[in-house]
Amino acid sequence: MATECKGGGQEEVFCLRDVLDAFRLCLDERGEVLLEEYAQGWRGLIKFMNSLGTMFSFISSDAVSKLDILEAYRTGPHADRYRSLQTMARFELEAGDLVAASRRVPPSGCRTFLRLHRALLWLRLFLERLRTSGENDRPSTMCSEAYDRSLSEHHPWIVRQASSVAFRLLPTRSAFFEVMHVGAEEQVVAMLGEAVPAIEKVYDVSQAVYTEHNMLDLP
Ligand SMILES: CCCCCCCC/C=C\CCCCCCCC(=O)N[C@@H](COP(=O)(O)O)[C@H](O)/C=C/CCCCCCCCCCCCC
Repeated sequence: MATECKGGGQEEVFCLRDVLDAFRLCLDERGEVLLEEYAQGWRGLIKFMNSLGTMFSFISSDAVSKLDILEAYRTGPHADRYRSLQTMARFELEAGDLVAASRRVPPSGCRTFLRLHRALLWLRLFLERLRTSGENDRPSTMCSEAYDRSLSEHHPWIVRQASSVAFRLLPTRSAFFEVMHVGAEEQVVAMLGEAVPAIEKVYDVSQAVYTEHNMLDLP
C-alpha cells in the first residue's frame, strides 16, 4: 500500500507506515526486542501526538524523557548490553539489586522500558478499538476506555485526572484519521489491521521477559 508521509508543504509529518515498520523491525529473528527500533516506533507516535496540540505536551515530554534515558544507555559505555530488551535485562539483573537501581537517577533501563511497555498496552487497545470503530465513535471515549484497562492502575490520581482532561480534547474520528496521513478511511483501517498485530507481538514478547524475571512491578 502506498502511503504519502509528507505534508502539503513537503514537511515531515507523522506516518503510521514508519511506526508500523519500526515496531515490525524491532523484533529480530531470535525474538529479541531491539531498543533502537522500539524507540523509533515511540518517537514516531510522539510526532503524531505533538501534531494534536500543546495540551498533550505533558504526556509527550514524559515519554521523551524515558526514551532519552534508554538512548543514553543504548549509546553509553555498555552499549553492547543495551542492544535489546533481553540483553539489557540480563545485564541489569547480573549487576545486582534492580529494585534499588530503579530508584536511582537515572533509573534502570528495565524500569524505564517498563513504563513504555505499559503504555504500549494502552496503544494496542486503543488502535484495535479505533480499527473497529464506526463513524460516530469518538477517539476521546476509545482512548479513555483503553486507558482505564491499562495505564490507569499505574498512575496516581493527579495523572489520571490530567489524562482524562487531555482525552476530552482529542479531535473527532474523521479529523483524527486525517492527521494520520494514511489516506481514505479504508486505508486507515487496513493499516491499523497491520499495525495492531505487529504491536501485539512486541508487547507479548516484552511481557514474557518481564514475567519471566519477575520485573512487572519495578518501582
Ligand atoms: C495512529 C496513531 C494513533 C495513536 C497515537 C498515539 C500517540 C501516543 C504517543 C505517545 C504516548 C505517550 C506514552 C506515555 C508514556 C507514559 C509513561 C508513564 O506511564 N509515565 C508515568 C509514570 O512514570 P514514572 O513517574 O513512574 O516515571 C508518568 O507519571 C506519566 C506522566 C504523563 C501522563 C501519561 C498519560 C498517558 C496517557 C496515554 C495516552 C496518550 C493519549 C494520546 C492520544 C493520541
